[in-house]
Amino acid sequence: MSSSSVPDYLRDEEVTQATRDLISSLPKEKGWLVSEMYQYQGRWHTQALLQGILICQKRFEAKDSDIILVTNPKSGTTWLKALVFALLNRHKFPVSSSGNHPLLVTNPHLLVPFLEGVYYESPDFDFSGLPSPRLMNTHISHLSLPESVKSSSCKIVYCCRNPKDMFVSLWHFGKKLAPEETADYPIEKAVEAFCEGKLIGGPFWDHILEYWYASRENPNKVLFVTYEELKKQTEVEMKRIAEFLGCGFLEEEEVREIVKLCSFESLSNLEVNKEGKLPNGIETKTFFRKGEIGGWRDTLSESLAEEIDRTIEEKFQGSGLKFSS
Ligand SMILES: Nc1ncnc2c1ncn2[C@@H]1O[C@H](COP(=O)(O)O)[C@@H](OP(=O)(O)O)[C@H]1O
Ligand SMILES: C[C@]12CC[C@@H]3c4ccc(OS(=O)(=O)O)cc4CC[C@H]3[C@@H]1CC[C@@H]2O
Repeated sequence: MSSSSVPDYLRDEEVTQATRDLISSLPKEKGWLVSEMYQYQGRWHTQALLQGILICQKRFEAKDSDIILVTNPKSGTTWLKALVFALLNRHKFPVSSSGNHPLLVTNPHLLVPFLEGVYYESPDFDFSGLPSPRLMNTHISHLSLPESVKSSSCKIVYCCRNPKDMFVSLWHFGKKLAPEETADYPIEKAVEAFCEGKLIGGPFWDHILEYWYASRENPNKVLFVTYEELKKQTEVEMKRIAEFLGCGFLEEEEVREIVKLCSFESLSNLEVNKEGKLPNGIETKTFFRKGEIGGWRDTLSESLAEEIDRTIEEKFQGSGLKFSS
């Protein structure tokens, strides 16, 4: 991260000539936080994250034992990282003797690497050194996943969130990330961009639907969970994740302890998640806001909520996927 307060993923000037060459042929649009975003394989990206995705597609070699957490931004990534990290490491770091659990002193984003972010920051990063099973996360769409992720037996846990809450979370996150750039940007315009699929990683519906269908076609490969179910019945969903990942028998007490350690109240009150920045320049506290279902009501007017609802209705009809709120 440079000395500027602008987080790395919003900066344009550090991409390679190869990325610039590709970018020159891609459709572009003015972004909300960034001056330009580019459409690659159907999705809109900042230059930095696009470069990370390109390198990831080229270099990442999945192993059968890998676990990849996939989300749209602001859909529960931080929480899912914490839960699955604690689950996989429950013998190495028992949560009951939690005085020295890594999650108490380290932000979940530093415990679970963000594939395209790491490849942007360090193109030569060697993931082969990570302990097995390797746990990583990405926002990459199903269509754009590295070939080896699809062809190997690695497992994908996909977490989806009600799009209205996801949008509102992104709206507040963006305002914290780039206060000056977003100051004069009306929420009406952001909702419009969201519904047109023109916010980072968008269209959100394609992202969700691709993983939704992949989970139905191959339930042993892709597990589809929702933020809402995780919130309403965290222990049940944790056990479902554990079973999918082949974690073996889990004591009820173990599950309870993990759920408690990873709760919004617990994580958001830790010093490490209240102070300081990630190496990419994003403040750790920006990943914790309200942590609720249906919080969109405090931010969206009725007509903006209806605009998103219309998009949801149109894009998800016939898919069998319903969002609770
Ligand atoms: N432990 C936790 N439990 C529930 N929600 C959490 C959480 N940690 C973070 N969140 C919420 O998840 C959203 C961030 O998503 P991501 O991790 O994908 O960036 C934020 O939502 P809100 O902005 O609605 O509060 C944040 O508050
Ligand atoms: C991926 C990320 C959450 C989204 C962040 C983001 C959001 C909106 C942006 O502007 S625009 O392209 O839509 O105009 C840009 C960004 C860039 C940083 C993104 C964050 C990095 C890690 C978070 O999970």
